[in-house]
Amino acid sequence: MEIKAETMQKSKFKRICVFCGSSQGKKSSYQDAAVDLGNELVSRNIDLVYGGGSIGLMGLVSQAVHDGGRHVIGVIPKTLMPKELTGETVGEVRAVTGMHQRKAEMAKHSDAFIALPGGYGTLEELLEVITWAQLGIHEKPVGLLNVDGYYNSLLSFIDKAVEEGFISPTAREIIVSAPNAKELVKKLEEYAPCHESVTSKLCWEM
Ligand SMILES: CC(C)=CCNc1ncnc2c1ncn2[C@@H]1O[C@H](COP(=O)(O)O)[C@@H](O)[C@H]1O
Repeated sequence: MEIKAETMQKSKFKRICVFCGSSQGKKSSYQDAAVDLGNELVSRNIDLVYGGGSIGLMGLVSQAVHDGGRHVIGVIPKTLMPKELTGETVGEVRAVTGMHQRKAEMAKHSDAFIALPGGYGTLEELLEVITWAQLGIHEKPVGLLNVDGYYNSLLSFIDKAVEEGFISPTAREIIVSAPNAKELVKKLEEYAPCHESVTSKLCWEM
C-alpha cells in the first residue's frame, strides 16, 4: 500500500509492539482491524515490533506494516522458528532463546503496546506489560483494541477487581481502550501516566 508523504502524520512513537492472536478469529472484523491497525501505524510513520511469523492476526498486521514500507521486527524464539510452525516473518527477525526473553526484547524496542483480539498468549503479554507499568518498570502506554466489543468482558472484570479492592482506581487508568485503530493510537499519543508506582525508584532488569 502506498501512502502519500503529505498524508503522513507525525507521532511521538517510533515503534509500537502489537500483541495479537496467532489465529485469525471467526469474524472478518478482527482481520480487518489487524490490517487497519497496520495501515494506521504506516500513516503515522510508526514501525512494528511483534512476535514474528505469518499466522493469524500476527501475519495480517505485520504484512500491512511491511507493505506500507515501515520497518517490522519479529522477535521469535528459536524453537518456533521452523516455518511450518509460524510461517515466514516479514522484515527483520530477532531470534531469542525463549518466551521470557521474547517478551523482554519486544518491550525493550517499543514505545507503546497495543493488543488486538487474541487468546491466552495475547492476554498474557497484555497483562504482563500492564503489571510492569503498575510496578513502574516502564511508563509506556498500553492500548486495548476492543474490536466489536471483544474485550468488554475483560474490561468488566477489571472494573470488578477495582470495585473489590484488588486494582487501584489509578492503576485502572493504565489500560487505554478504543474500538478502532485511529482512535486508539490518538488516545495513546495523549496518554500521560497518572498511577502511583511505589517502586519506581527501584532498578529493574528488563
Ligand atoms: C507451535 C505453535 C502452535 C506455534 C504457533 N504459535 C505462535 N507463534 C508465534 N507466536 C505465538 C504463538 N503462540 C503465541 N504466540 C505469542 O502470543 C501471542 C499470540 O498468542 P494467542 O494466539 O493469543 O494465544 C502473540 O502476540 C505471540 O507473541
